[in-house]
Amino acid sequence: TSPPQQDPETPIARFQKYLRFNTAHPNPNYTAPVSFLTSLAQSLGLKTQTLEFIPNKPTLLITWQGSNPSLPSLLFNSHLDSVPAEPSKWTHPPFSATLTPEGKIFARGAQDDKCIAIQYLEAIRNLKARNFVPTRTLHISFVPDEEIGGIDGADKFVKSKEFKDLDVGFVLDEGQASVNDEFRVFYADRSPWNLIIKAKGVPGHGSRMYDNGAMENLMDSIEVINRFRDSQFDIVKAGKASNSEVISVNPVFLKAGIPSPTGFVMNMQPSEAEAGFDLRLPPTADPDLVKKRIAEEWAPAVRNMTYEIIEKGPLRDYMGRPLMTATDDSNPWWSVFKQAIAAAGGKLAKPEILSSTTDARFMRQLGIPAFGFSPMTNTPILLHDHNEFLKDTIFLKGIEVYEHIIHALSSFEEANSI
Ligand code: MET
Ligand SMILES: [Zn+2]
Ligand SMILES: [Zn+2]
Repeated sequence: TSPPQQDPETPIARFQKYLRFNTAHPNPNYTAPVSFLTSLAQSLGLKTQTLEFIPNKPTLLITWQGSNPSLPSLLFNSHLDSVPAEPSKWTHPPFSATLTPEGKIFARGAQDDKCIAIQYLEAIRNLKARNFVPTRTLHISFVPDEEIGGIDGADKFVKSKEFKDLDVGFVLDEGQASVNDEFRVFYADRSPWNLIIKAKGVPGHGSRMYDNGAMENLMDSIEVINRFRDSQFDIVKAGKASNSEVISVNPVFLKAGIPSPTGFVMNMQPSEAEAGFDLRLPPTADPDLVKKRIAEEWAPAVRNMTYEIIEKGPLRDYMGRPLMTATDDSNPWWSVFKQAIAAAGGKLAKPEILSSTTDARFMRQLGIPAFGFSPMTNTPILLHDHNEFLKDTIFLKGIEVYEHIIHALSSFEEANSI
């Protein structure tokens, strides 16, 4: 006997369908999910437009026209792509979107960030069913390549004429799950740098002890970097700052050794070795001081080290200010957002800096206020982890939360000039 068929015409079924597209890097399928979302939006009577700033990297833009299009619009963003998954380490295949009897939906992207994509559209569906008409226009963007830095995605989009023409006044983008019953909201991200350090050194017989080998030089650097990592982590452990308020530096690859058909040559010391690090800088950090530290302590030329820093996106806005959205009276959107969460029966945690990074930084760079928000309370934080899941009840509650948010933000008329 076959398992009972699920009704395909439910928000959960639509979420599962979206989760089943394999959008993992390095070869994300963008075509199929974009056509799925396009049909979904069109079935709701929304305008759709596919922009392609880079071939085969589509940005889908969906528009719900407001009754007063002269007001700056709202933009709700999400990314189409996902990080890879290791299927053998999962209890359910990562692109199966298996719904368990406890209501857990397992999929890569369930939290990051395919939930919000469908929730945006389901919220619009419900508001339309109640004949709600927004005053401000609401745009929804689905962008490619967020997980690899957004250079061919959100960065191109925000710098386009099409984006300028949207006259965006306020942005919502993805956030992160909350382990308790408070919704989390993020007013800034940490900025990512990729750091690659390379050591050169004296090659030689594997049996010899000598100074200035490439491995020794690299390992000395790793020790220095690790001490800095500990100093930052100690601040967090002592409760003096949160994870996202310090500089993180984590090794992500090591590359060295002389390959042989069976692995590595074991009796030769290599002349080159390298290591890669994921670095995240809070908006309060001074990037020049970090660069100085890298040059003088982490990869000094005196130890035969070279380095490369790949800055993944902006650190400052067009006025030279750190990329932070105000969460006080200077930002009228803040109180509207807060009230919407309260109207949805939700509690809001103290606004935070996100410890990871989102496309919102590209919008903040233009001076547009942007919050990170994914309505997932009482949910373990599983983004980029094995067995990522979201509970059906949490997903459905999120739709309701967005109904309140869209209702409040799109009806808000005072912030005319922003
Ligand atoms: C490297 S840009 C950001 C990619 C991803 N969202 C992360 O935080 O890791
Ligand atoms: Zn994400
Ligand atoms: Zn991610």
